[in-house]
Amino acid sequence: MGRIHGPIGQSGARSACLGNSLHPFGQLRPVLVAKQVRRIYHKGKTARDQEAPMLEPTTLPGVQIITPRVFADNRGAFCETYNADTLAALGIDTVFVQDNQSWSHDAGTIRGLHFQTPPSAQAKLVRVLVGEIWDVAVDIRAGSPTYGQWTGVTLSAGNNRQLLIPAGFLHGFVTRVPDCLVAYKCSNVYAPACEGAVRFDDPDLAIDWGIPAADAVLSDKDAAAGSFADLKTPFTYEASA
Ligand SMILES: Cc1cn([C@H]2C[C@H](O)[C@@H](COP(=O)(O)OP(=O)(O)O[C@H]3O[C@@H](C)C(=O)[C@@H](O)[C@H]3O)O2)c(=O)[nH]c1=O
Repeated sequence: MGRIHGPIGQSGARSACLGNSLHPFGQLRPVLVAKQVRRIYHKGKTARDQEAPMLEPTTLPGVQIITPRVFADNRGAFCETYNADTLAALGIDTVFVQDNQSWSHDAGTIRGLHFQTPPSAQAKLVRVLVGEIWDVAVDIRAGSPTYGQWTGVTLSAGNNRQLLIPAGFLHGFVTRVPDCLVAYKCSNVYAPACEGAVRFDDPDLAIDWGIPAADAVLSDKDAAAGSFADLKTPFTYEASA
């Protein structure tokens, strides 16, 4: 697979970073991070003049965008990235039990499309701490009116958006810039025996990743993932009353 190297993804910077065992999540370039943060919280104004957390639908019912309220002041800004009561008030009562974080050094890195089978199926709440990703969910609930359909949302350190992906969906993302730090909560703990995957460039799914498939930076596992046609989904759609 080809690699895309941005100014930060060059091999010199990367090896310096990987050689530093105190910083396994890498060279996050304080100046660049500071620039991103300032863009969000410019002069005491938030990117959105928003009084309350916001919930937005996507083209896949159940997959939702959550944008927390941001409080900006002369020091910088504050926001609650997760509050169970706030989400419950928005109708989201998912219990999260594991927090994950991944760092991808190159733009064009694709992680996915992944899921865990029951009884370890996972809902996920995804956000970006540094950088920008195109976050993708695919409905794999048998009998769903949107079975096999995908939705994509830009999540960035700049837009504060979080994507809620229920169990019963594949999840994956592509990094749009070098050095992306992604954090997500999961409603079930990691269970390697329950891991499943579908290849990111499956022709039946036809997901627009914004890059040529040949340029994607993949794990060996994702490069060998099976087709959507061969997926025996363990999920069934249950229409809400
Ligand atoms: C997902 C996961 C991986 N690992 C280990 C296994 C492996 O040695 C190493 C890297 O794992 P992976 O290659 O699966 O990492 P990655 O490709 O980033 O997998 C993740 O992709 C995104 C899109 C998701 O939705 C996640 O649920 C997860 O599947 O980390 C854990 O210890 N706990 C975990 O929860």
